[in-house]
Amino acid sequence: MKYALTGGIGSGKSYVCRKLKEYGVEVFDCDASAKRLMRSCHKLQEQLSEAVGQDVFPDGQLDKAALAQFLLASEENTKVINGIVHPAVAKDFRSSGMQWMESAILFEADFRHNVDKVICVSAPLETRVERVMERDGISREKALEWINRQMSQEEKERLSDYVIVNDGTADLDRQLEELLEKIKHE
Ligand SMILES: CC(C)(COP(=O)(O)OP(=O)(O)OC[C@H]1O[C@@H](n2cnc3c(N)ncnc32)[C@H](O)[C@@H]1O)[C@@H](O)C(=O)NCCC(=O)NCCS
Ligand SMILES: Nc1ncnc2c1ncn2[C@@H]1O[C@H](COP(=O)(O)OP(=O)(O)OP(=O)(O)O)[C@@H](O)[C@H]1O
Repeated sequence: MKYALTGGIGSGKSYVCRKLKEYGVEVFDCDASAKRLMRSCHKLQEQLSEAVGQDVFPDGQLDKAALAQFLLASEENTKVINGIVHPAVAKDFRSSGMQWMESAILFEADFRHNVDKVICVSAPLETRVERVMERDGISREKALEWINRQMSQEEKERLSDYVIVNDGTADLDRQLEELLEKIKHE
C-alpha cells in the first residue's frame, strides 16, 4: 500500500513527517524532489526558462523568487509550471520505491493515482497563516496568496481517507499511533 500526506501550506505536513520518522516511517518529499530536479535536469530547466523567461536560471541557479513571482501571478501560470514540474516529480516518486509521499498539492498535481490512501493534515486558517509568516518571514498577504492558490482545506479533507488535526493542541502522537494501527489492518 502507498500513502500520501497532504494539506495546505502551513498545515504542518513536514512537522508530521518528522514525527512519523520517529515511528520508523520515511516519507518522500515532493517539494525537495521538485527542487532537486530543477537543479539537475537540463530538460526541465530549458522548459522552465522558455515558460518563465531566462531570468529564472541566472548563471544556472534557480531563482526561487522569480519562479514564485511567476507562479503566483495567475492561475494560468501556476498550471504552466505544474505541467512542467509535476510529471517529473511523479516519476521520481515511482522510481524511489518509497511507500509514503508528502505533497501540499496532491490533488491539484494529479498525484492521487500514485497512492492508495490519503491522509490530510489540517489546522485552522489563522494558525496556518501565522506559521507560514513566521517560518518564511513573509507578510500575511503573501501567505494568503499561497493559500488561495491551493485547493481549500475543506475540499482536501473531503477527498482524503484520514484527517490529522495539527492545531497545536490536539495530541499528535495519539493520532499518529491510531492511524498507523488502523492502516496496519487495511
Ligand atoms: C516557487 C518555489 C521555488 C518556492 O520555493 P520555497 O523554497 O520558497 O518554498 P517551498 O518550495 O518550500 O514551497 C512552500 C509551499 O508553497 C506551496 N507551493 C509550492 N509550489 C506550489 C504550487 N505549484 N502550487 C501551489 N502551492 C505551491 C506548497 O505549500 C509548498 O510546500 C517552489 O515552491 C517551487 O519550485 N514550486 C514549483 C514546483 C512545485 O510545484 N512544487 C510543489 C511540489 S511538486
Ligand atoms: N504542532 C505543531 N507545533 C508547533 N509548531 C508546529 C506544529 N506544526 C507545524 N509547526 C510549525 O509550523 C511551521 C509550518 O509547518 P510545516 O513546515 O510542517 O508546514 P507544511 O504543511 O509542511 O507547509 P508547506 O506546504 O509549506 O510545506 C513550521 O515552522 C513548523 O515547525
